[in-house]
Amino acid sequence: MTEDAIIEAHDLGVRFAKGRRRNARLREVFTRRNRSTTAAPAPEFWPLRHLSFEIQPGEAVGVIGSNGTGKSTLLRLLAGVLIPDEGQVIRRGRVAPLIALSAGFSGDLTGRENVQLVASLHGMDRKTLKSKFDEIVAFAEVEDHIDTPVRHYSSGMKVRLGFSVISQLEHPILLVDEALAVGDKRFKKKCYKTMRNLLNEGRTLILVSHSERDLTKFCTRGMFLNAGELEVDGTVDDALAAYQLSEDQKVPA
Ligand SMILES: Nc1ncnc2c1ncn2[C@@H]1O[C@H](COP(=O)(O)OP(=O)(O)OP(=O)(O)O)[C@@H](O)[C@H]1O
Repeated sequence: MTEDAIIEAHDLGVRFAKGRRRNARLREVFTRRNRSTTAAPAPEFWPLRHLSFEIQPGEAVGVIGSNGTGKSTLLRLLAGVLIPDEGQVIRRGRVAPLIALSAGFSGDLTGRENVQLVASLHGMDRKTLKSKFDEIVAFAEVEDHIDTPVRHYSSGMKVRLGFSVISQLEHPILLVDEALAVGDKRFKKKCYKTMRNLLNEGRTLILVSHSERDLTKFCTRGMFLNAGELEVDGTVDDALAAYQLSEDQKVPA
């Protein structure tokens, strides 16, 4: 164990029930309350288990693996929005989650209100938000719609605004889940530039991506997740090669 690691994962594991969302919506908790006592328990599985690693401040780690191997689950564990069933995550710094960017917005609130809500939920104080607000709106290119309810936004507008707010947080840990894959080419370029600036400032990045280009562009270390286990923790090239090999083995000759 290194004392100055910004993230430590110790024998991390999470268990889900098959075919059932673990985070049931509040309404479902009430409407299914009585039924659940009679229903047979759903079979459980471990999308991730026995994961241990350390990440040092300023590292840029790319997480790679095929669909359903637990990459997003790992990010949610690192973000602290999912509690592990086994093991422990230690974070020595706050997290700016560039994950499911538009999901945090409330459709009935305007863009302005959503920015205020999301920024304050992530601990940005009023004064800082006031000074950054115009920049956030301009970066997202939603100046003309900032007082329109977000339910009228296109998915691209929501993602742009989400990226714009979260990337203005001054938290040292950045979690990114394919956020860069959305949006048009021009916006993607702006996101790349922001990410590069944040990395140059010394932020720590954990990036989940299927894009070899993004992984090699930003990351200095690669983790290959296979069937819920950390199979390779090395260079980006090592992780990509192991991923490629496992994909090739799946294709019938
Ligand atoms: N809340 C949940 N409840 C139950 N099962 C879940 C939940 N979230 C994810 N899963 C399941 O856990 C496994 C890992 O999912 P996860 O989204 O972490 O994979 P991933 O590697 O990010 O996949 P992709 O590349 O397709 O985004 C999958 O089988 C998924 O269906």
